[in-house]
Amino acid sequence: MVAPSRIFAPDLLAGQVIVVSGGGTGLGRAAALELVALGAEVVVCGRRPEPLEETVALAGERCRARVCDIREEDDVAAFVDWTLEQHGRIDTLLNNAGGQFLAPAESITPKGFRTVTRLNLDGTWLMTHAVATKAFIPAGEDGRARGGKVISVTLSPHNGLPGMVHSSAARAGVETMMAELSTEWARFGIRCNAIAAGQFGTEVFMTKYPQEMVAAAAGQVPLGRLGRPEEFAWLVAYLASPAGDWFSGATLTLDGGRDHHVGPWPIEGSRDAEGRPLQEARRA
Ligand SMILES: CCCCCCC/C=C/C(=O)SCCNC(=O)CCNC(=O)[C@H](O)C(C)(C)COP(=O)(O)OP(=O)(O)OC[C@H]1O[C@@H](n2cnc3c(N)ncnc32)[C@H](O)[C@@H]1OP(=O)(O)O
Ligand SMILES: NC(=O)C1=CN([C@@H]2O[C@H](COP(=O)(O)OP(=O)(O)OC[C@H]3O[C@@H](n4cnc5c(N)ncnc54)[C@H](OP(=O)(O)O)[C@@H]3O)[C@@H](O)[C@H]2O)C=CC1
Repeated sequence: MVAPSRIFAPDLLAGQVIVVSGGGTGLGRAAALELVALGAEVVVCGRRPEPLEETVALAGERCRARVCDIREEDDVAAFVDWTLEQHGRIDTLLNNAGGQFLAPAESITPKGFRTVTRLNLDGTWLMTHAVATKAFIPAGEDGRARGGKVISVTLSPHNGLPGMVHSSAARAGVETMMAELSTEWARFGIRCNAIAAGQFGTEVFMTKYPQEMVAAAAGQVPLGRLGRPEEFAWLVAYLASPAGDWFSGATLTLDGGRDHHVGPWPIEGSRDAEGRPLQEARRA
């Protein structure tokens, strides 16, 4: 049995059907567990069955899973069709599946660049388009488009992460995609937003990258720590709930202030003997 939410009322999302891509691990799993705790029916997907099965085991009977590679059009279509067969509707799509490798721009090959943009930009588009055309745009019983919400994970800082030119470019594309669709698909009652995630201490984040960089990451966050997966999950739940109904076309940056960080503060050479930032003297 999944733990109750620490923030929201237990029936906040009762009756909703929510798809979470990449729901077998990290941020996606945290979101899936919180959404189930709030009464939603959740469907998770990813490439590997084992992590998905673990999420289902943790979440309980209101969570189902199916393997789907978001880069493959046929896979995506079959996944969305299956979800609709199981539940008859989809209310919210969380585009969380994604990732990249860290490498200097000059050493990224055309294939490497394509690999990352195909996953983060094309994959997000395929999922968004399939869910919108199969679940959100078709008319409901009242003859009107059913509508729905798309929440897509992107990346902070927005001025780009060195070593991640492919992902920085792809995530900028996703944010613009959400903004554009918030206008174009408003006529169907579809809300599209992005969550620009700062650095969260998920298992993959902690183990995939060079350890010196992982160790330094919290020091680049003005609030002085990495994000916690449940903090991401709470924002997803909020946006999926009626409280999120007037958000559309927004990028919500969730990063402890990292987007505005230009280096350590106080910077080297501008601290007093106690390490405090220097201050100019008042005019006499
Ligand atoms: C602390 C410092 C970093 C701060 C960053 C914080 C911001 C972001 C954090 C996170 O996102 S944490 C979560 C990350 N999670 C993931 O990345 C999960 C998904 N990732 C993957 O599946 C892979 O990493 C992938 C490379 C994105 C895709 O895997 P796939 O199996 O499709 O590709 P490959 O066959 O492995 O590679 C294809 C192609 O890509 C190039 N390439 C891959 N790895 C590297 C590398 N390490 N260096 C350079 N190039 C790489 C290469 O061209 C590969 O083709 P071949 O050379 O193998 O023919
Ligand atoms: N943690 C962090 O600090 C940050 C994370 N992000 C982004 O947030 C998201 C979640 O990150 P996090 O939980 O840390 O990382 P994880 O690597 O744990 O999550 C990525 C998930 O995406 C799934 N996935 C990857 N490729 C595909 C694919 N082609 N089709 C379907 N599913 C796929 C993976 O499952 P499988 O391998 O089984 O397919 C995995 O469950 C990612 O998009 C990440 O890049 C953004 C900023 C910072």
